[in-house]
Amino acid sequence: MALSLLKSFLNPSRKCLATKHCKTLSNLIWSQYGNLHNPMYDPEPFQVLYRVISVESFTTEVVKPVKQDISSNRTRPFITFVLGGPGSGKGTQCEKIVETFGFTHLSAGDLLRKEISSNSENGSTILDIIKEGKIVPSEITVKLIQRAIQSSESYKFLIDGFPRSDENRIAFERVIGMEPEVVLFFDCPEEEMVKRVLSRNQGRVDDNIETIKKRLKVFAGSNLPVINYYSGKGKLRKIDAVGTVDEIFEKVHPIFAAYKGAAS
Ligand SMILES: Nc1ncnc2c1ncn2[C@@H]1O[C@H](COP(=O)(O)OP(=O)(O)OP(=O)(O)O)[C@@H](O)[C@H]1O
Ligand SMILES: Nc1ccn([C@H]2C[C@H](O)[C@@H](COP(=O)(O)O)O2)c(=O)n1
Ligand SMILES: [Mg+2]
Repeated sequence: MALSLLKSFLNPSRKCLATKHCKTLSNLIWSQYGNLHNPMYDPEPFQVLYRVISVESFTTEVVKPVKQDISSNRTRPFITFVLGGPGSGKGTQCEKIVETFGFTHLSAGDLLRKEISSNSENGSTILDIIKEGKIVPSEITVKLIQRAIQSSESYKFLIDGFPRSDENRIAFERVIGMEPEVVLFFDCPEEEMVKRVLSRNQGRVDDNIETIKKRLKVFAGSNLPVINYYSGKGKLRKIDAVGTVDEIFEKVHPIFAAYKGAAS
């Protein structure tokens, strides 16, 4: 049913699709094609598809190649979740992965901090939760991630610091309709994480010893179950996060190099 609707949208006789169709098309693609073939093996077609999702209206010239790509089952974003305790080095390693493999880095914490600084309606709620080292309701965080993915032209994403809980994970699956290909877990002793966070000096409201202790408890209670979940699914890549930044990246590199088409 959804497929025939999608095909009718892609009918070459249409000159242009209205915004409402574009939105429906976007939702359809995300919900119906979440289990398509891995685009990292052939990244080009997805770029075409993604352009279609991200514009408000478009012509059939842009649409045509998408139909071919959908029928050949090669269209969906490549999602990597990047997990680890506070200060384990997630953001630092994400920067290196972006430089080397051209991923788009979406840090859930950064998206939430942007919401605070833009004085959005949820800003003060988010700030209070972050100060307490707790987890922001999934509907807020997933919406921010969804918006960031949909407004990007990229097809490969590092989602850093998410999912922080089973609730986060389930909300992502429900709203985005996809699962990650790979989940990185930076495994770092608490003592080292505390040392790194306390010397970070980025003016974060949660980089103080009281909040760090709470964040470590939340990590053990809520994030470890997510890590175990992905381990059970064979998607987890656990990395010993002790050592220099370059030494750790040497362990990260082969994970992405294994995907043909990732390095550019
Ligand atoms: N391998 C490393 N050795 C020493 N310091 C590091 C290493 N990796 C990162 N750092 C430093 O530790 C601090 C925390 O790193 P980073 O911000 O990448 O952690 P994070 O996992 O993203 O933390 P958070 O969850 O709090 O955002 C930063 O100041 C960073 O420069
Ligand atoms: N999925 C998430 C990610 C982050 N937060 C909040 C709570 C964290 O302590 C804070 C900072 O995140 P970080 O930059 O350390 O990844 O942001 C959340 O509630 N849910
Ligand atoms: Mg970070």
